[in-house]
Amino acid sequence: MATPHIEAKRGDFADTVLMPGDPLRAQHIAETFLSDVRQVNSVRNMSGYTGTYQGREISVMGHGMGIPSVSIYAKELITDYDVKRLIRVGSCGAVRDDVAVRDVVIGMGASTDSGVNRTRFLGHDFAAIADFDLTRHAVDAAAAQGVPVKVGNLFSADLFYNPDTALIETLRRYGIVGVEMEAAGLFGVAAEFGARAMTICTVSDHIVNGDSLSSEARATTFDEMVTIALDGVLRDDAAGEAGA
Ligand SMILES: O=P(O)(O)O[C@H]1O[C@H](CO)[C@@H](O)[C@H]1O
Ligand SMILES: O=c1cc[nH]c(=O)[nH]1
Repeated sequence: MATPHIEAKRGDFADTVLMPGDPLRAQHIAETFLSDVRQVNSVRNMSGYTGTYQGREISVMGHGMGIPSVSIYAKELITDYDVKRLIRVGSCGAVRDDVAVRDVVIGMGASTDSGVNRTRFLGHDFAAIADFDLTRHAVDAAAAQGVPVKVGNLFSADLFYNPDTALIETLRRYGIVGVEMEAAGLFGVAAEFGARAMTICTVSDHIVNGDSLSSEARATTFDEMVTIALDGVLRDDAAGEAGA
């Protein structure tokens, strides 16, 4: 049964979906990493695909920019397509001196200036956290691949262009590992509807020192991040089958 935003039939999505903001990145991931790929969504050009990675069925679909957009897609994937694991594979900005362009960061949780989790959590402050096992299996996958990752607190900003100049210094002081625009919303949706979620990002720019990634380097680092996400899923499967 289609939703207002997804035309796929029930069963068209795997139980695990990788989600970049950019639908063209979804296409790139599907073409580069998956076998036997079929397109399952094209509504609003928010491309979605299902294929296999090392024999395991995996889907990938864009979620757009910002918490309102990711919240729509994540909710519909969970409630209408029985998706159990949502893994955002995004880009982010760095604010700390020890986080550089091309680094891969994983969110244990995400702070935010968005009000969505207060809306769903009766006005209280919801701690928007990633699924622990999904996260640790991605961290283990990165270690096995020899890719250093920083794991910590993301900041999901409502405004890409924020006029408050004090914000960046505060984010630095509090050790934020990356600034992006969706993780806190994704974690809130997953908690509300009973799915597991995580966010892994490649640093595309440094907000303080002005470094930014060339398109060639972006492609390389991006592929590292996707491999970590996919191998993390295989490890998560294996741990589940082993009863861990
Ligand atoms: O590259 P993606 O995954 O879209 O992530 C980041 O890039 C967009 C802003 O340019 C926001 O969606 C932000 O979260
Ligand atoms: O949301 C984002 C993504 C990349 N870089 C930023 O500064 N913000």
